[in-house]
Amino acid sequence: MKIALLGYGKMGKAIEEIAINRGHEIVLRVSEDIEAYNLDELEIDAAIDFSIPKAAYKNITTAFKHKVPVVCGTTGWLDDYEKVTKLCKEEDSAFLYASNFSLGVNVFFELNKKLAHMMKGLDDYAVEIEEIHHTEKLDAPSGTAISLAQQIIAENPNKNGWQLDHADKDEIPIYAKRIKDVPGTHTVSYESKIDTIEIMHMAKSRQGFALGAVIAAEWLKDKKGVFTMRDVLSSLF
Ligand SMILES: NC(=O)c1ccc[n+]([C@@H]2O[C@H](COP(=O)([O-])OP(=O)(O)OC[C@H]3O[C@@H](n4cnc5c(N)ncnc54)[C@H](O)[C@@H]3O)[C@@H](O)[C@H]2O)c1
Ligand SMILES: O=C(O)C1=N[C@H](C(=O)O)CCC1
Repeated sequence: MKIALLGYGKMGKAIEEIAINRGHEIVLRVSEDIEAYNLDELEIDAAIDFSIPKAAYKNITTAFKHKVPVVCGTTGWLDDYEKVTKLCKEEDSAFLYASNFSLGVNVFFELNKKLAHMMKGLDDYAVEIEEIHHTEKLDAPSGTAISLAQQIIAENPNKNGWQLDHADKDEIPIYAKRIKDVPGTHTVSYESKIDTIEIMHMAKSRQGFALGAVIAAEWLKDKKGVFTMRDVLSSLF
């Protein structure tokens, strides 16, 4: 496949290495305003966006206009998600966003949903989420922590939202910590006076995120519509 990297930072470089090892060609590396690049002559099969929150919307929608399918891992731009999916359908293009592309986190998501379902009637337990990432991360809380909160809210009628650092009784608190070089650690805890139940995922490197993004791009090629990582991994879950 011919791949365009929209964002060529820590993740862009990790994706490049894995994509080349899997036989793909990187035909474009975008590091600034996408309008500075010519997308038309490159016959791009898929774009993979790991850029910055304020660039993601323009990158994604520009790719759609050039009939290029987009895999997006950039977090912190989701206020525009509905607009993006509408435009994807209007342009007859293809789009796949995941807050976290690693297989391990996608297994963790399924565990989180199952645990939330089991805990929803147990009022003695208070739920909270903690995420830890490297100090260069621009957004807080992480996209993954938001996904975890949304999964719990979908299962538990007593929870209506989440908040960073504190929460009302009907909300889930998310605590975001920044520590040098941490690739990404997420913990969901249920605490009562008697005990604590915890599930945790700790990434050891960026390799899992990058591999998942390349697999998603391979899967998305020649498809039309809006998809999630659950579609890619449907044979597993
Ligand atoms: N979904 C996942 O699995 C996953 C995993 C890791 C990181 N992320 C997310 O991916 C994003 C990138 O993470 P990173 O660690 O590579 O960050 P990074 O800061 O290392 O890289 C971002 C790059 O984007 C570039 N950039 C700036 N403006 C741009 C523009 N207009 N168009 C394209 N690129 C532009 C910057 O020059 C920088 O090199 C973040 O939002 C992060 O939260 C998601
Ligand atoms: O390094 C980052 O930034 C990460 N961002 C994603 C998030 O916000 O959940 C995934 C984990 C790494």
